[in-house]
Amino acid sequence: MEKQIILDGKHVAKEVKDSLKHRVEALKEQDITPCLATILVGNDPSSETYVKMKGNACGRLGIRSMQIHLPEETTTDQLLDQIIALNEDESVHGILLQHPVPRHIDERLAFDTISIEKDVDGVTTEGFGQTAFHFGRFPSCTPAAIMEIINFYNLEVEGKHAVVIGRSPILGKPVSMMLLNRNATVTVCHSKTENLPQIVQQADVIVAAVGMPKFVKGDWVKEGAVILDAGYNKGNIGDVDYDSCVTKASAITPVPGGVGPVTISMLLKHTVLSAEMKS
Ligand SMILES: Nc1nc(=O)c2c([nH]1)NC[C@@H]1CN(c3ccc(C(=O)N[C@@H](CCC(=O)O)C(=O)O)cc3)C=[N+]21
Repeated sequence: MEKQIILDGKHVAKEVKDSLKHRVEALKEQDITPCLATILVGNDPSSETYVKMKGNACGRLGIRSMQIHLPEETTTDQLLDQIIALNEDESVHGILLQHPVPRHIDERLAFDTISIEKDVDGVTTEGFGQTAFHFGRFPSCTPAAIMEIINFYNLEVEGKHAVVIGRSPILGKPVSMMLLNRNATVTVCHSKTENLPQIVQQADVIVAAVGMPKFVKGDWVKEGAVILDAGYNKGNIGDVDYDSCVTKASAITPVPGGVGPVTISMLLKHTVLSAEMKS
């Protein structure tokens, strides 16, 4: 096989974060400290870890993080009140409601209560519409991370067949739109898709966003395909069976160290951008 690239998400994330440092400093000279508010509802240990990681990443860049932790039994109305208070708080530039919320909460309504100016995580219906129509400031962070990796490594997308596995509102669906906007031919697969392996075998670019550990197998992968693994299953296991896929791919993201770190850097970038819009 021709040379192969392991797509280094940690390196891409570092480049993004380094490019934000002087922008944060410039804001501080105007007495503006970019601020991200995170809301975590309930006590899912991996969600707690992710929120903590996001807070730490903010801290290292000089972005203020306001971490709000609500109990499992929080009602939809109580959550909406919290979001509304953050919408009205002038010192807050971005709001992230950690997904998933407990089942009794209307997550879509909660996401859509976040004001579009502060939707740095790209979860609102309006934000999705903007992304789909190829404008707007803040695409969802994991899809933005996938596109950032594609851009950083100059991976070819135009005219290529991209197969996205998964159609979730903040991952599979928006990344499909973003690939379409880059002139890929996009196939979106999901739990009802028939003959999935045969479809994936036709892909030049594979985006795995299923939420099932090691779901994509090496024998589904065309020789030379580019593989982007957006999976974050328990134990830091991706949606791609790396060992069987790595021998086929021309480029592949590992887990950990692939899409995940870039996702966080996109969140920081959007928060800084949101603060700049107010300066
Ligand atoms: N509203 C919302 N927005 C999100 O963007 C969002 C969310 N909810 N819910 C959960 C998923 C998951 N997610 C990850 C971010 C970083 C890593 C990451 O950096 N992982 C490291 C390893 C993690 C570790 O060291 O423990 C890596 O892949 O190298 C993973 C997963 C964002 N998500």
